[in-house]
Parts: sequence; structure tokens; C-alpha cells
Amino acid sequence: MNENEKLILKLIKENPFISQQELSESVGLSRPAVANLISGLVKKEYVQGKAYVLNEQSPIVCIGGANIDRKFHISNQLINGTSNPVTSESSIGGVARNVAENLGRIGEDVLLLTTSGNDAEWQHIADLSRPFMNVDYVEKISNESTGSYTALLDQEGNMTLGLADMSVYDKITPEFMIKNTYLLNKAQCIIADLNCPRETLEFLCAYAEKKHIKLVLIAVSGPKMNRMPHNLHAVDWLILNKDEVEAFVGKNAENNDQLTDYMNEIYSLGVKNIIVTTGKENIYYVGEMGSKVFDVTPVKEVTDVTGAGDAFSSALVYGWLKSYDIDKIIKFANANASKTIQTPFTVRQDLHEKQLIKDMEEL
Ligand SMILES: Nc1ncnc2c1ncn2[C@@H]1O[C@H](COP(=O)(O)OP(=O)(O)O)[C@@H](O)[C@H]1O
Ligand SMILES: O=c1[nH]cc([C@@H]2O[C@H](COP(=O)(O)O)[C@@H](O)[C@H]2O)c(=O)[nH]1
Repeated sequence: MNENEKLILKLIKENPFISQQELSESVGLSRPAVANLISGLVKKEYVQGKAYVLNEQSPIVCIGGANIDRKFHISNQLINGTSNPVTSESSIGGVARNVAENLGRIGEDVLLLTTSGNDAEWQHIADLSRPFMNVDYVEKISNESTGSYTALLDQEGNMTLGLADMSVYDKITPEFMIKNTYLLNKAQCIIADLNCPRETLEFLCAYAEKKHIKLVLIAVSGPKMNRMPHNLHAVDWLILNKDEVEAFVGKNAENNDQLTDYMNEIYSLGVKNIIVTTGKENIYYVGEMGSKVFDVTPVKEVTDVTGAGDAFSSALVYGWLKSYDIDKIIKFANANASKTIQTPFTVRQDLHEKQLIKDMEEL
């Protein structure tokens, strides 16, 4: 044991409920450095992680993608096989991370569990995310790159092509989850996106069922629907868009009735509540609170739709955890999504709890 480890162990012995922040102030190291030392002490079995995290609140644990998003705007018709002039911009994203940032801004205690490269991209994501969530338990993997999402947008701002370089999330394994069960056990709710491998999602379903932990699954794209577990009894909410429903059932929905039929097919897998969004069209709900179709709040001028689904899901979870009825839950979700797409940001910068309530009441 080195001197810092000895000092931390002594402080934890004196006060098993000491927080990471207090430790960091006493030892004169940053909070992430303290977190590293503690995980070293846990590995060497001087400290049981379980006893340590008991001191923290019950966080919402978000598991899945934390990406660098790159957007390329093409000003003319795309020509294959040559270089096309574009303008580009980069920001941070990833469905689980976006949801975590929304909820963190609303004022919830949030923890992000994911894997990243040990690179400047992750450092950038961590620096911008840390004010809103705990990123201390993210596992950096030396020979992998941090996840990235590249979108090619046409003149109208619609996505022509999306590229998902996210092999790093294959390392969000059941073993990684098992290593962090003391965090899962404390979770007020687990939100996992379908960037996670299927066996990890199956593990989370089984674990949430056994430990009675609330669980929300969020789809990320059609191609990743093959990760959905087929036993959804532990899932409180499944949130997906129309394309993702179609990819999962392997059939196109020609009309609303067909879409509702497919939702009922998914409902029979045991999930308690399903939400299907269809961009600026309707929102469909099937679940414990009945079966309903909601209108989307019309938006005069859309600035950027990136993050609409994540804003929607976050405010939905917020409303549900507050035990509101389905109409109010959807109002929160609608309000947050419509305000988000009127900003150039993936997560709107003016978001906080009072603002969300005001926006919801004004709908
Ligand atoms: N053009 C739009 N106008 C108004 N609201 C929108 C628009 N696009 C998205 N939204 C809002 O965001 C929600 C999620 O959008 P959607 O595009 O279906 O999700 P995703 O981004 O996951 O594909 C919609 O249900 C709606 O509330
Ligand atoms: O396979 C994936 N594609 C895209 C995303 C993320 O989805 C977000 C865009 O979300 P939306 O579709 O709600 O606009 C981006 O931040 C991007 O990083 C992801 O996590 N996984």
C-alpha cells in the first residue's frame, strides 16, 4: 500500500460514511484520483465497495453510449466516388450519456457506466459531462477508441448517412456489470441503451428482476434491435421509434393500426410500458396505464433534431419517477423534446427542473 492509500484507508476506518469529496479535500487529491485509489483498495480487498457507496444517494444509473458526434453538412447533391465539399462540427453525444446529462441538468443524481478509449476524446467527453453526472466508474480501455457517431446531413438538415464506430461498447460485458453490482444495487433506476451487447442487457433484465430494480431500455437504431432481450418482464419502460419497432418485428407498419399491433406483439414479451415516437407525427403508448395515441407539440422552426429522442426519454423517466399519470408524463417528454430541437444543442443548455415544469405547464 502506498502512502495515499494508507491515508484513505485510515480516513475510511475513522468514518465509513465519508464521501469521495470529503476524502479528496482531506487528502488533497482530485475526486477521480480518490476514486481510483478506492477502487485499488477494493481490488486488494482492504475495502468492500458496497460499504463505501452506501454513503451516496440512490443514483439513476445510465448504461450505454458516450460518443463524440460529428456532423457533416453537404451543400450540394452528394456525388459518390469523389470529394464532396462539406462544413462540419463536432459535439458530445451517445444515448445513455445524453439521457444522463438531461437528468443531471434536471437535478437528479446520475451515474454513467460505460467503456471508452483511454484517449483525448474520452477526456473531452468526461470534462463536459462531469458537472452533470458521476463518470468515475467509466472503464477506459487502452487499445480501443472512444465511440463516435458520424452523420452526413443534406441541405434540409436530414440525415443521409449515419456511421456508428462503437466497438468499444462490446466491452460493456456482464462481467463489467458484475464488478459494479454494488452501484446497481443502490440505483433508484437503471437506464440502459441498446449500444450494450445483448448478453449484458439480458444480465441487466435478470438482475433487475431479482433485485426489484426499476429498468428502462432505450433503443438506439434499427440495426441494433437484434440486441433486445426476448424476455422483457423486468423492463418498466421500452422507448423506441417506428423504424426500431419495424426492425424488431421484421415487418413494415403501413398504418397506425399495424404499428399498434406490433407494439402489442412486443407488449406480450412482458414489458410494462412501451412508447413509440415517430418524429413530428404521433406518440404511441401501450402499457399499464392503457393504450393511447398522443399528438406531438408542433414546432415552428426546427434548428437541429439531434437529441430529440434522448430529451424525450429523459423527461419521460423524470415524470414517471415522480409517479405522474401517462398524460402528464408525455407532456413532460413532449415539452423537453420540442424545446431541445429549437436549440443547436443535443442537450439544451437552459434545462433545469423549474424550467422543465414551466415548459410543461405552458404546453
Ligand atoms: N420535427 C419535429 N417537430 C416536433 N417535435 C419533434 C420533431 N422531431 C422530433 N420531435 C419530438 O421528439 C420526439 C422523438 O423524436 P424521434 O425523431 O421519433 O426520436 P429519435 O430521435 O429517437 O428517432 C418526438 O416524439 C417529438 O416529441
Ligand atoms: O448506434 C448509435 N447511434 C447513435 C447514437 C447517438 O444518438 C444520438 C442522437 O440521438 P437522436 O437519434 O435522439 O437524435 C447521438 O448523440 C449519437 O451519439 C448512439 O448512441 N448509438
